[in-house]
Amino acid sequence: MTEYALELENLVMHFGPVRAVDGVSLRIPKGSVVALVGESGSGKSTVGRCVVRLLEPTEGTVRLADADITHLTRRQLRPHRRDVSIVFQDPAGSLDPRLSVGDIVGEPLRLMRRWRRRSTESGPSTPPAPSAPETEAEGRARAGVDSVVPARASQRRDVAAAVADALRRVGLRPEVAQRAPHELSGGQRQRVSIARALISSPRLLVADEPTSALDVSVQASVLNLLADLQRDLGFACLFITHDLSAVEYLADEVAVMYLGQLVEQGPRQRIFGVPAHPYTQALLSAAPVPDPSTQRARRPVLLGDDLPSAIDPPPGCRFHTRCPVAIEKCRTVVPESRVIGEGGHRVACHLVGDDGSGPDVRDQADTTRGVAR
Ligand SMILES: Nc1ncnc2c1ncn2[C@@H]1O[C@H](COP(=O)(O)OP(=O)(O)OP(=O)(O)O)[C@@H](O)[C@H]1O
Repeated sequence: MTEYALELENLVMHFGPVRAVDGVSLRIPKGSVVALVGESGSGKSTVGRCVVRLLEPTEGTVRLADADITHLTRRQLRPHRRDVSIVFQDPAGSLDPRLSVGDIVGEPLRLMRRWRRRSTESGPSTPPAPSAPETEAEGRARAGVDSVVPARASQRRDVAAAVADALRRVGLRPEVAQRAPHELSGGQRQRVSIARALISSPRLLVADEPTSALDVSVQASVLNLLADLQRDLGFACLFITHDLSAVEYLADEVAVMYLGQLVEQGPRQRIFGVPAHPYTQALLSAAPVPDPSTQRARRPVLLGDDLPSAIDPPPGCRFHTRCPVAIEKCRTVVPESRVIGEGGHRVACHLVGDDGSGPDVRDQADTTRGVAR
């Protein structure tokens, strides 16, 4: 059995000429939270959509625990649906307005049951081995304990009980099940999305900017909820965000993405404490820090121009057109990703030594091209 909930190997996703993701390798140990950070347009959501197989990757491998799901068909994916869930940025857009909250939250269980019933009726294709802690009701159903009562009625009751339980877990009263999504606030709707995502006890949750569409006043409570649920239920999480303060709070590891590629990854403490890549340093310099007294006297590093086009990314290091410390080699030679420190801290930058030493663009804020004065 692998120790990873997710392994991405050289993931590539092109949309015609758009090279949205271009060779991302990333592992998420079971039960841990990996944050994927980077500017808008760097390819984070595309990675998330490949992981839950809303997209079929152009190249590379997506492995969920022990299963390679990279090119499975919709039908072949069904047994794996309970292993991975996604919460999207905009709860209003991701909840079907025609359904009640109860129907929305219970839908994954109902789909799974229907599939199980069909596959049992149609014979040889065996249902998957349980891959995550299941609800008591599911365990009983699987073991056939409920077969003495009419199956459909008891399953309806089981789903209703699981829905009530899931709503309670996310801090909503079970009566909310009768309501329609539009009757709820943005924060409540995002709680409903989280309840729906977790009702099948997935081993991996992809949280794609789960708070960025919410009012600032409720962002913290939804983040706290996710952190509590992750700790209590122990699922692994790919946390996609550009909010670095949330990352510092939630993530075990951080992966920094720039124009379709990872430029740096490693344990949270190292990424925040000794960021090696100039792009990571620039991102951190612009992020609010919880305790300003620990921050060196620095101004935000301004990167100037927008992210270059993913249709025609710059040669050599993709960041060289905006990097304040780029040298000639950066314009022509693609930097390899190398381990530079403990916990698998890796960086892809010509200017960083094998021990992680190198320039810190935050110290050069007054003197360097492209940097704020
Ligand atoms: N379906 C698509 N067809 C064509 N191009 C796409 C598609 N989806 C994404 N892209 C492009 O791929 C690149 C990466 O987009 P993606 O949404 O993954 O970035 P992101 O880092 O998640 O940004 P954001 O934070 O704004 O969501 C962008 O250039 C985007 O325009």
